[in-house]
Amino acid sequence: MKRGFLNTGKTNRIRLNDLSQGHPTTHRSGASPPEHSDANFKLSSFSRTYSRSPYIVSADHRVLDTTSIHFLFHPAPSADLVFVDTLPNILLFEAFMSRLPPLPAESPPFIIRDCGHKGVGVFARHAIGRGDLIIRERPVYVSRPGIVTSSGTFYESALAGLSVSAQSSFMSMRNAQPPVVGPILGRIQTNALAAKPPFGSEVKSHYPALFPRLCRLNHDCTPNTHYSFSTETFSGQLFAVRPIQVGEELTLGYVDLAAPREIRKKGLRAKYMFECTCSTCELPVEQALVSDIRRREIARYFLKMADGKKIPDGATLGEAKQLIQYARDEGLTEALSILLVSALRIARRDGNYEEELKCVVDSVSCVRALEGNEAMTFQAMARRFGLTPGELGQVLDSEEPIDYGRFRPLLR
Ligand SMILES: C[S@@+](CC[C@H](N)C(=O)[O-])C[C@H]1O[C@@H](n2cnc3c(N)ncnc32)[C@H](O)[C@@H]1O
Repeated sequence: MKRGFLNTGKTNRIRLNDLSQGHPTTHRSGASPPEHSDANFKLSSFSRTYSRSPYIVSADHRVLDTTSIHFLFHPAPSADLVFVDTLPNILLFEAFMSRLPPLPAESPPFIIRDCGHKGVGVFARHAIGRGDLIIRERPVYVSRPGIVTSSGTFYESALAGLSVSAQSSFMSMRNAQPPVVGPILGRIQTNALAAKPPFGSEVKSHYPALFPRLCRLNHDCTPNTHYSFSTETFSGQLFAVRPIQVGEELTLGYVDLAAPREIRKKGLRAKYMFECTCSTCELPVEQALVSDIRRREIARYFLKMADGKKIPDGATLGEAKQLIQYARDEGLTEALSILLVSALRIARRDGNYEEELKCVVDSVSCVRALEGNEAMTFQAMARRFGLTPGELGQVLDSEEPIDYGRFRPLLR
């Protein structure tokens, strides 16, 4: 899952830039957040309380139409989440959030600790199995994509209605951006992961979202975890894509991992201000060249799959299988999953039943690594064979070669 979604949209750019022209005489005393008098951030003089329960504030009372930006602090009065969007979306979101039960308490299998030049990082407290759910967490900050403003007061208002602990949780996140970006936007740019809005919003791209713990994962070009966003629970979730040993650092991929090393490094330098020294980037020259060739070939295939094409023009099963091997060699689980689906379609097209069956089984196994035992296709397969998801996981993760024949009924 790629980070950083702030420069993708065009909406609200001009209107929000207006917000930097503050004007104290327009302040209304009712605009201060309830029960947060000791909060660090204050609402801007242009902000107005739209409603107290739910607690909604307009970012700029001078521009009030369906496209003007509002902040929803959820739940009222002591909010641990702020949602930044237009009023119609805010109202839909509030209705959705109010129906969601709280997430069950989890004792996470990791600790967050200092790890030198990277800042803090996340480390396994005990061994974690492939496909295990490591954490499920609600965001503290979610905003409509495309909001770009240099206004510090806009961002201060966006945090002002959060509880003091949520504000300090936000502010304890790393800011790797130059000082000119500002303390809040700097944290958003350094930490944003992708969230999907939980309703039929007209916005199609992902919403930037910040999570107090998920945002502590450092980058690796061959990451051992996968982040995804669950619309159903409105939470970010992290799964182990391979077994993780106690003490090992949990890592995520911040950039396109199918890109060659120099492109990945350039992207990380530009967006996240660090020099990647992960084990893939530090490979000896010859091995690094091999790695680059494999990733480039995968990227080339993905390019041909643009516009949702599962089978690129002229693709052969041999080519797809070669790339599947490259993805395995490179430890790229998300890419592997996409390639397996493409290969199974090619095998079906060619009437190659045996290969189709292998690809279906491998693809379901891969989906489980990315999305855990709750993945719908994995659950369906377990049901089909009268197994629990745990039992099916054991069959697929066993050291023994998979007996594909046993899954033959899948294709009938
Ligand atoms: C989302 S934060 C990750 C958590 C962060 N280390 C912290 O202390 O909160 C992203 C920032 O962490 C640092 N970082 C992440 N991965 C890194 C890596 N592989 N090497 C060096 N710094 C890294 C960079 O400063 C990056 O901008």
